Amino acid sequence: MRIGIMGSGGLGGYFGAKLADGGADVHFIARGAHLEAMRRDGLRIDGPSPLHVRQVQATSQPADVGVVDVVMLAVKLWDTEQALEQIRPMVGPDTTVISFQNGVLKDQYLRAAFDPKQVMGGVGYVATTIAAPGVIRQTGPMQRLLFGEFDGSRSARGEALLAACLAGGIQAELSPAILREIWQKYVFLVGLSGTTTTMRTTIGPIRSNPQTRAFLADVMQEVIAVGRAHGVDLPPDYLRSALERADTVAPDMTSSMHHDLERGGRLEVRWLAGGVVELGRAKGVPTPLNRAIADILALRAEGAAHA
Ligand SMILES: NC(=O)C1=CN([C@@H]2O[C@H](COP(=O)(O)OP(=O)(O)OC[C@H]3O[C@@H](n4cnc5c(N)ncnc54)[C@H](OP(=O)(O)O)[C@@H]3O)[C@@H](O)[C@H]2O)C=CC1
Ligand SMILES: CC(C)(CO)C(=O)C(=O)O
Repeated sequence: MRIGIMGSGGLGGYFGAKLADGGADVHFIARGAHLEAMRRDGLRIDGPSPLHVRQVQATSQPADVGVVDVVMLAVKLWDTEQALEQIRPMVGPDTTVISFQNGVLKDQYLRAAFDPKQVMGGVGYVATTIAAPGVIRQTGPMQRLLFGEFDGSRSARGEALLAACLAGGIQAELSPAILREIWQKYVFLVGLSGTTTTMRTTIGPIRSNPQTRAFLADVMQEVIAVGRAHGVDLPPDYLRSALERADTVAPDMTSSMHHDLERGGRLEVRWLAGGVVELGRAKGVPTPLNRAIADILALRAEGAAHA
């Protein structure tokens, strides 16, 4: 299976390396010092299950790759528009495009750019960041990819991607309810990213302190209310499940948005807590805590240099 990884950082680099390790024909789209290091030294994953793919196919030019079976979109949300233009040479009539980015609006952008039939839904669970050019660091053992057709069917293309993922040791699942999965991840992530980034710490202390734990729960509850108002069939006790997930991840785990804040980079807050505020407003659902998170982080949203 030919797979194009658009954006080879924490998410794309990690899962792309595992796919390549499992024998898939993976083409990484990267840029800058990270691209140079990948070409020179391959791609290394540090963490609980270290991996070094010594020779990777990496380029900044999707046209060099040509048409692939699957494009996995893994750039930060602010880079989406440009990335969707750049991947066009990799997308033929039979290519599937899947975004594993965070948030709930991403697939709208894909459907606007390509034939909606080419778009499958996806969710990625992993805590990774680019530690140095050519090196991805994973915190905690969690790693999971979910993907599926929006109509819930089990397609041949989904099965083929599943087989490639499993061959690489990815905990992958073909989901019959991918929209719900995308929202379930959104609930967890908005809670995790909103708390870890504003409180500037990892999930361990946040979930242990009764006051910050209650804040985390209330942030998640707002997202659940907004999702339900938009017709998403979230399970009745979903808050409990989301908190259980927060309780079982490694205590030193944090969000990719917190990593971005620490390194002075841009933040995805506009699509995370900010997205909840926007979607809540559209349905008249109050979201005061998510608004507070978006407001607190507003000065850093474009990066430390713009504060
Ligand atoms: N990391 C994680 O743990 C997880 C992240 N996510 C989500 O996945 C998405 C990606 O996040 P993450 O992997 O952390 O981000 P990273 O910044 O680590 O990786 C994105 C990479 O894509 C590169 N890139 C962006 N645009 C282009 C382009 N046009 N051509 C070539 N390379 C490009 C970036 O380069 P440059 O640095 O130069 O901008 C960067 O190396 C986000 O939506 C995030 O929320 C989801 C689950 C887990
Ligand atoms: C919550 C987490 C780590 C799970 O994959 C994530 O998606 C992120 O921080 O961006």
